[in-house]
Amino acid sequence: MLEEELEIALKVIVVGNGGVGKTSMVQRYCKGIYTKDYKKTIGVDFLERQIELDGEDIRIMLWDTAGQEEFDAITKAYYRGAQACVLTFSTTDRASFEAIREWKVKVENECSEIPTVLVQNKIDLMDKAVVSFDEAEALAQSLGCRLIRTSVKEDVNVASVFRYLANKCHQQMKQQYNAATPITQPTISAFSPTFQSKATNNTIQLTRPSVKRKPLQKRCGIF
Ligand SMILES: Nc1nc2c(ncn2[C@@H]2O[C@H](COP(=O)(O)OP(=O)(O)OP(=O)(O)O)[C@@H](O)[C@H]2O)c(=O)[nH]1
Repeated sequence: MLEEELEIALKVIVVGNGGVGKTSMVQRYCKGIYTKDYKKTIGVDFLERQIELDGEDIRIMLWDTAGQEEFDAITKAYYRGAQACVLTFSTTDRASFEAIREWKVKVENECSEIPTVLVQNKIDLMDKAVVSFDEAEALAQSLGCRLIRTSVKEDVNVASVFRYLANKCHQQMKQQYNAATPITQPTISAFSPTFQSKATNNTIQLTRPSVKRKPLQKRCGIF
């Protein structure tokens, strides 16, 4: 593959109990459609969407996993290599809220720590809520991740979930790249006559050599 063809691609997994709206969320985001029929996911489904972030194209590859425990053995094989995760529960399903920690552990067992967002779906059904606002906030805080409330049905906040994760991963990639780029550190010494400092007000500014960098997609893209 030519270097120019490389791009940033993110593997995102969507997990949570059956019926919380994972398939609906992925379909809404990638195809712009919503159906009220429920057809349980068998194993894993895959869809993708391309977005632009800071002037760069990012391909978000969404793995929609089955919520039923019977598929655990199959789905966990698809967790591997995921760079971000959506933990989903439903406003009207208490058990799905209580299962979130377990989902997080399952993901961590395969992927260690990856950018994660907690999604409370079906907020159009707030009048039938079985999880309070505070409980959801407290869970997000204890898991150390952002809580985003969505209604896939009404198309509220769905795009924000994936944009938030893409942004987080993009930032991480940039940091990793910067950390991997060696900075020439001049020796600061009274006996180092060749060292040139930019001294202003007794402050020595160490300047990074101006290296012409390649666009990020060429540096980080692995797909
Ligand atoms: N009211 C409401 N219903 C929703 C919303 N999102 C999804 N649903 C409905 O919830 C049901 C289950 O949605 P799915 O997307 O199939 O759920 P899932 O999490 O993929 O389920 P599994 O495949 O069993 O893991 C469907 O009837 C959807 O139409 C929402 O935001 N509001």
